[in-house]
Amino acid sequence: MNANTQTRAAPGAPSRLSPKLVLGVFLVLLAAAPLVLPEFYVTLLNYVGLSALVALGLVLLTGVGGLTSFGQAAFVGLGGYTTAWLTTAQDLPGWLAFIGSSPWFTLVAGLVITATVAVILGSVTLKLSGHFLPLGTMAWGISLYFLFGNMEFLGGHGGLSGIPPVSLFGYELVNNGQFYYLVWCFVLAALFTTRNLLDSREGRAIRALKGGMVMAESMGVDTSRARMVIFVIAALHACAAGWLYAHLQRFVNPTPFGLHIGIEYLFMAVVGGAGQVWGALVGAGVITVLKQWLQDILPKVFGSAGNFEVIIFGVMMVIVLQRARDGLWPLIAGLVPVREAQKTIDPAATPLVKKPQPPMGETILEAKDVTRKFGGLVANNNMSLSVKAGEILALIGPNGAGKSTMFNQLSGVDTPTSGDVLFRGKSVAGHSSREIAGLGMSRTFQHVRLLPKMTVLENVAIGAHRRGSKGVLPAAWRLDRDEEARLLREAAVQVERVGLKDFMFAEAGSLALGQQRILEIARALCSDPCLLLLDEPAAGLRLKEKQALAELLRRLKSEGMAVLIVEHDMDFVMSLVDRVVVMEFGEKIAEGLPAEIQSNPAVLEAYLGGV
Ligand SMILES: Nc1ncnc2c1ncn2[C@@H]1O[C@H](COP(=O)(O)OP(=O)(O)OP(=O)(O)O)[C@@H](O)[C@H]1O
Repeated sequence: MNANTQTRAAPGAPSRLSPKLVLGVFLVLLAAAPLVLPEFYVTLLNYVGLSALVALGLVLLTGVGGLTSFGQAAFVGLGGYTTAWLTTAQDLPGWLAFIGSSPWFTLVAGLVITATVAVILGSVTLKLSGHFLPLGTMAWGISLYFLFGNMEFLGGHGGLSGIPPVSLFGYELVNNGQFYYLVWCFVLAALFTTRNLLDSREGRAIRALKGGMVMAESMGVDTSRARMVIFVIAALHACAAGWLYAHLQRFVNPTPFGLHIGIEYLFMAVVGGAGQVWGALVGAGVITVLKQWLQDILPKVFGSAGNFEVIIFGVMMVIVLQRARDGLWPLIAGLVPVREAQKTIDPAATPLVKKPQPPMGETILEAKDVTRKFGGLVANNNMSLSVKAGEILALIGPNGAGKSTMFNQLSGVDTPTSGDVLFRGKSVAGHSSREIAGLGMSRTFQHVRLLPKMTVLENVAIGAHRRGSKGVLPAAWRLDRDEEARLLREAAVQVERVGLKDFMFAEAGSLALGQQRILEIARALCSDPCLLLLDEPAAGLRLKEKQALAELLRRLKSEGMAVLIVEHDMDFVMSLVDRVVVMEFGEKIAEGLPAEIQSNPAVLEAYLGGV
């Protein structure tokens, strides 16, 4: 890496405010609020804080991870009822009575119970895709609500009262002003840890979920685990809010834990801006304050009591979805010109360990009689091919010949109906793409699969996922910085290697299509592969970019990389590759050197149309 990329990206315009200054002002205002505001507003801010905790979980789950949940209120209920029951029940067995002796113990108990329930519910519902997942969350949201209302020991629909106050360092937090600081400490801790998590290896894996399972798994991300992680974290946020709620109200009943409140939490996340942690705060603030205000005003306007505010919320949601899909936060952020915090690349970070490359000429990949049938359609019929270290093989054929299907069989995205795929001598047919990625095969996609809002550097760093190991907790508390510096350094090296250095900190979505394809190659290289599968890498590239790409691939080949490319650009292919395999109607019709293929009558007839 040369000196120019060692430090920060270009700093923001000098007229912009420092993020630390803005955060400092926010914290001072937050701390001063209960000292200057009337009691009513302090109470309101307590409820804003509680809702923000739940909405923050939804930012992670829905906004970042793309998993919609209507059932978060039920997890709030779990937190609330756990502490309510344990701290008020009489005649509990000794160990339960011990837990119930302090709200702090019941908080831990609530978190453990919620995590357990979330894992059980998540293992059933998270497998669902599309609209089935939100429907699934509704189902268990309703079930838990009725469970709370029908359990006699939980007080039925009447609820439980007499919940003791929380004590902190010997002081009982009995009024709203005192409780305020506890609520907002929780909110700030949740904001801090969520932001940290998103800015880490685990966070990139979570964000990769939105790029599609196939891409994420091909980059070595365990998508089932990532989905479960955000589901449990969101549930724990909700549980903590429930615990706070119970000790603030000193009373619980099922009403605030029903499905309609779950929908309201989702409202908050979407209205505030589900993709941003600060969006949760904005959404919770806007909806809570508006609800209070509308509940006061609307009955007077309509002349009768009723939940008229829900109608306004519905209209508001439609307007936000139409006019401001990213929610209110980007609009608010636009009013305060804060300098963007830039990532730093530490050139002194220890380079990541590289796998030893196989010796030149070793057979890296071998497909043996691979057949893939889709019902009556045979997309690949007894396809065999092999690629060696230090060799570039092209797989060509007219549209619909079966090339992408073959790529999917080789990379573990799909399983052959019959035949075998050997990677470095080991059978990998039927293995997951994640596992195969770990062995040293990496790929790009015919239809580019990037995270457009993330920088080029971060997109490339997703490729290094399996080369790091730090999990959620170290990431949340910033104990992963050494490893993160190493991962980012590696990503920067790969960005430079493919010639995208000038775009290191640009949003991936702002790049031209050709550059996005190159970015995918950098991401694939970041996983330290010995075989690259490139699906139409030259599509959309200008002549100069194609020349640069060919130069890069030649360099990789000279370093011992095995490369298999699917490509329609014949000039590009014929001047670059060592051998060519030609497919038509799912079968191999020719194999040989480019010059042989160019003069092969069967190929000319079937594919090149006699050119
Ligand atoms: N999941 C699937 N289910 C049913 N048919 C499929 C599936 N995937 C591919 N096919 C069919 O298999 C055949 C081969 O498709 P494939 O995408 O592999 O061709 P290709 O050579 O990559 O084409 P192109 O160059 O246009 O990308 C096509 O007829 C396609 O419709």
